[in-house]
Amino acid sequence: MTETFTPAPLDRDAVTYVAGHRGLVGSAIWRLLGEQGFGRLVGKSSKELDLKDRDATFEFFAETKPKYVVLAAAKVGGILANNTYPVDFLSDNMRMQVNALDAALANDVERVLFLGSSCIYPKLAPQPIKEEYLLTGHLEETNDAYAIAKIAGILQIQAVRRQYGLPWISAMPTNLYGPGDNFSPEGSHVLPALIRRYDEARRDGHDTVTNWGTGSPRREFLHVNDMAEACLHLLEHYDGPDQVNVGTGEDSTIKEIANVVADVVGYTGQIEWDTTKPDGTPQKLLDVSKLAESGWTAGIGLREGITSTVEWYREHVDSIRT
Ligand SMILES: NC(=O)C1=CN([C@@H]2O[C@H](COP(=O)(O)OP(=O)(O)OC[C@H]3O[C@@H](n4cnc5c(N)ncnc54)[C@H](OP(=O)(O)O)[C@@H]3O)[C@@H](O)[C@H]2O)C=CC1
Ligand SMILES: C[C@H]1O[C@H](OP(=O)(O)OP(=O)(O)OC[C@H]2O[C@@H](n3cnc4c(=O)[nH]c(N)nc43)[C@H](O)[C@@H]2O)[C@@H](O)[C@@H](O)C1=O
Repeated sequence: MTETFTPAPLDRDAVTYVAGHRGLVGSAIWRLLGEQGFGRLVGKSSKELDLKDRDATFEFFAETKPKYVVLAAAKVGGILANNTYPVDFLSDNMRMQVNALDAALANDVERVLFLGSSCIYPKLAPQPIKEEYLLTGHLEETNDAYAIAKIAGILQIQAVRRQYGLPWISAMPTNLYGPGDNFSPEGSHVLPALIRRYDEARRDGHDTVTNWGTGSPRREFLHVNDMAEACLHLLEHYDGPDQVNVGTGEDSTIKEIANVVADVVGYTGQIEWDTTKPDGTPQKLLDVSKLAESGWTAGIGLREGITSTVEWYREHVDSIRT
């Protein structure tokens, strides 16, 4: 990685704002930073601080004066939610990130980590997808609105670097999963959807489940605890304008993933496919060599990660987000 640097170690006693600290990614980062001795973590629920509210956001930054910010607050959803509510995914995300990044700049935040998503890359990008493929082709239609918001976020980080010389950075994770995920049948991503569908079918004795699409698209999945580790690693070791891909470097078809989930959950019935539901992009596999060269690779295997997520789901089934 050309822009690797050795910054001053992060100050564990500095105020660190994790935006979205109750979500899948934010909660994992919060846990990790806590374990790593960050003693002044700040988090606000969306009810306490709506980042779409510019005045409230500026007021919060002026009062709190964070030194570091991880921006893991966003409107997030699976393929159907993205396809059904493009206005919300564009407008809410643009407003949240512009407000948070403007307020961070106005309040001299030293380090910002902005989180985007692998859907920013062209729908038919060569695989595995390198960082430099950004803006080289058309986006996948089911999530173009969300992707444009995320691309604007990357550009804002780059613009702040260029205009103000601040060492702010962006990371682009692949599809994530793990404890604290959204298990809503309509709104979630595929892994939590499959875990819930198969576990309910097993529990209720159903002999058929129906998944979405054809099952042929290929996706790469990263456990959120690995994602949190990668975020801290980048904050400590990376300073460059290019977004950095975060993934495992391995992908599978949705059918293969569905079979692993069925096996782990103990579901033995039929699996059908509803091809009226969208497939999305045919393949999304990140080239993670930049991150690997900087010294970080994923540690949690897919089956191991799915197994612990199923355990988490069963323990929290009465309080999960639906
Ligand atoms: N999940 C995935 O597979 C992937 C996620 N990412 C990226 O990671 C980041 C986090 O995603 P993830 O953790 O999955 O999402 P979640 O939906 O799990 O969490 C989103 C968080 O954002 C907060 N939030 C939403 N709206 C607002 C608002 N108006 N004001 C303040 N906070 C708000 C929520 O707060 P509250 O709970 O209080 O409402 C919640 O904590 C996003 O940038 C996403 O693009 C990237 C690739 C894949
Ligand atoms: C992270 C990423 O997430 C989204 O893009 P996606 O990668 O297509 O993610 P997904 O997890 O929703 O679907 C993956 C595949 O799985 C199939 N599939 C089968 N059965 C279910 C199912 O029950 N639910 C869902 N959601 N998908 C299913 C589905 O048809 C598709 O082929 C965007 O929000 C995008 O903006 C983004 O950033």
